[in-house]
Amino acid sequence: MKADTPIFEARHVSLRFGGVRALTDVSFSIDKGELFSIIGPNGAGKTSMVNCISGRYTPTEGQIFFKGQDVTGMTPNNRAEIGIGRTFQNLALFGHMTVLDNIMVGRHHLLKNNFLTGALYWFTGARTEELAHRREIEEIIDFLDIQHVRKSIAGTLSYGLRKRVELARAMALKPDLILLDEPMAGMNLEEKEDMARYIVDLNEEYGMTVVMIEHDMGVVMDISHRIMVLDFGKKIAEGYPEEVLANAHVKRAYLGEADDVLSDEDDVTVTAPAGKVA
Ligand SMILES: Nc1ncnc2c1ncn2[C@@H]1O[C@H](COP(=O)(O)OP(=O)(O)OP(=O)(O)O)[C@@H](O)[C@H]1O
Repeated sequence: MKADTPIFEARHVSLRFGGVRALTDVSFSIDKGELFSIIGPNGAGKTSMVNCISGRYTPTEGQIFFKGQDVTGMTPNNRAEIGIGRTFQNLALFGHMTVLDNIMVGRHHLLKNNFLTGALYWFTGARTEELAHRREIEEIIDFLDIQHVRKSIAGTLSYGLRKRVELARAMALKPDLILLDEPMAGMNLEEKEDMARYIVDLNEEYGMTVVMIEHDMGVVMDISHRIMVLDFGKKIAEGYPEEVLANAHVKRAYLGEADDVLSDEDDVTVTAPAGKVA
């Protein structure tokens, strides 16, 4: 990958479900190290776009590039192997398993040793590899302050903690790009503040590029480097937080101002609505 190649690029992506146009001709790119948010009212196409990035959906038209490679037809598992990780809007943890086991799930693709070399555990690199592997997991557990629940059954934890465990599991796959689907949904203010700090830190300390869908505009404006706004499946704005906040199309889509009240030249300041906007 050339130094100036964006880590991710969507080119003219459209997605249809029968007669429903979930996405129409959406193009954008993300540079390595960015914290990029996708916002928009309910049904705008945010989750559809994230699913096109993760490989869960294949665009009806257009292409998806990751690290300069065309991954449009690639499965989610193969995308995970080349560095695309994700969390889900609704929790997807194994409720009956411990926190630690939940975090370990899916890590096998990072292990070089297979079951044959595993049989020679003490004589091959398998043991060293497993120790390194556990050290990495413990680092993530420390980073997210979930040491005290590492042996707890995931289903018994508070919602905020479960969201953190889900983030730990996604981080454990060591993705270069991590997709966060409504990481603050259902959280109280304190939990949101904690989560926002973890997201900023995983971006800065772990160097992960972040793509986030989030309805809490306060958080989005606070922590995003750049923002793309979707409305009815189309991109209506993209830019730095202050640009997006001042964009008349965005105000209209979110706040429903009449066209004659605002024009693109208006410099009316809009206070970011608190909580879920749509
Ligand atoms: N699997 C599907 N089958 C049919 N229609 C779908 C499917 N997934 C999404 N859609 C439709 O595509 C459009 C975009 O939905 P999407 O879930 O991507 O929006 P969203 O911005 O994530 O919404 P929300 O904020 O409510 O999660 C909607 O009209 C939705 O009903």
